[in-house]
Amino acid sequence: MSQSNRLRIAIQKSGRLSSESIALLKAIGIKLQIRDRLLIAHSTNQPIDLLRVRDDDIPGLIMDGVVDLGFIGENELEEKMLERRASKKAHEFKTLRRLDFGGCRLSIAVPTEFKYDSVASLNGKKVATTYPYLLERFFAEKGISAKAVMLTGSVEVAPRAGVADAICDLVSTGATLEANGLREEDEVFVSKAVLIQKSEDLSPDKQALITRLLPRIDGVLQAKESKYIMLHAPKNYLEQVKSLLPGAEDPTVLPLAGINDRVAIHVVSSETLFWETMEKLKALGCSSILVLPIEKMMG
Ligand SMILES: Nc1ncnc2c1ncn2[C@@H]1O[C@H](COP(=O)(O)OP(=O)(O)OP(=O)(O)O)[C@@H](O)[C@H]1O
Ligand SMILES: O=P(O)(O)OC[C@H]1O[C@H](OP(=O)(O)OP(=O)(O)O)[C@H](O)[C@@H]1O
Ligand SMILES: [Mg+2]
Repeated sequence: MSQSNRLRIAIQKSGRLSSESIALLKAIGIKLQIRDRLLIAHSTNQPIDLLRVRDDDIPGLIMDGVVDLGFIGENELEEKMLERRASKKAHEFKTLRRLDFGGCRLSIAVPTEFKYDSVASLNGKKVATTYPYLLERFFAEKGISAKAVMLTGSVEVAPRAGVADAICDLVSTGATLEANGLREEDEVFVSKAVLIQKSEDLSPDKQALITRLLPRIDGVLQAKESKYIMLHAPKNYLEQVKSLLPGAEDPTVLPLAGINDRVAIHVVSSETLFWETMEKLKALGCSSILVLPIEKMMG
């Protein structure tokens, strides 16, 4: 591929999505050298360039066709899509994969002393948010007439600062809300990080590269959810043991050298093995129970 035909991927420069986006690219075999001050990183083993930008800019870069792929939170993506649609700008994109990081929710929260029965309690109130389009869509769906006040950061201080009566912001553990004397009430949007592609067709070379990388992403995601379980079990209790192993339709059963009444069982499980199940296996006479992480998988 020529230099101009290198696949361009936008990732957040620094923030909640950066390290996991880079980790995923590395896990699928893309060699990268990220230097903090460099905003473009070239892969040394694939025709891929990374553009390191603010996450707010990623949806627009994709929708304007400036980059080919991007890692972005669905909250930011949907907000920018609504905003661009309203101002009649290009707002198309393709979602390639929903990923396993950046999980959060956009929620309405009120000061602890605020009497909130339902979202109707916000009628006539001001709500501070970085996501006015998502919030206004939610209000329209619920038939609420409240005003969204746009703030680009520190949304949690808005009620105390007298800027708004309530807020609508991202929540994960709830610690930030609690620290600011706020109570979560209604969920407006649930989000995860996604990998998106621009909607125009790519060159056959670029498309072929993406088609080769997507099964690797699936393999990494699947491997993270799976465990390799090994144990020794008494032959007499084989069926009981199998029924205790989660998601284990086809375990491999192997003989143990010099031991006739016991076998080794190996199984790839889509779930982890909980301590309670391990205790039950032990009670059935199982031993050497090992639960191992899996690095990569391919069907
Ligand atoms: N507490 C959280 N837990 C998990 N994911 C989160 C959390 N907060 C935000 N996210 C997700 O990560 C994305 C980026 O969040 P971050 O706080 O790093 O953005 P930012 O401050 O807008 O950064 P930037 O400087 O790039 O504009 C959010 O849009 C959301 O999808
Ligand atoms: O429910 P919690 O687990 O407390 O997380 C929620 C906080 O996380 C995000 O901010 P972040 O920490 O990324 O900082 P930022 O506001 O500077 O972007 C978000 O904007 C909330 O403020
Ligand atoms: Mg941002």
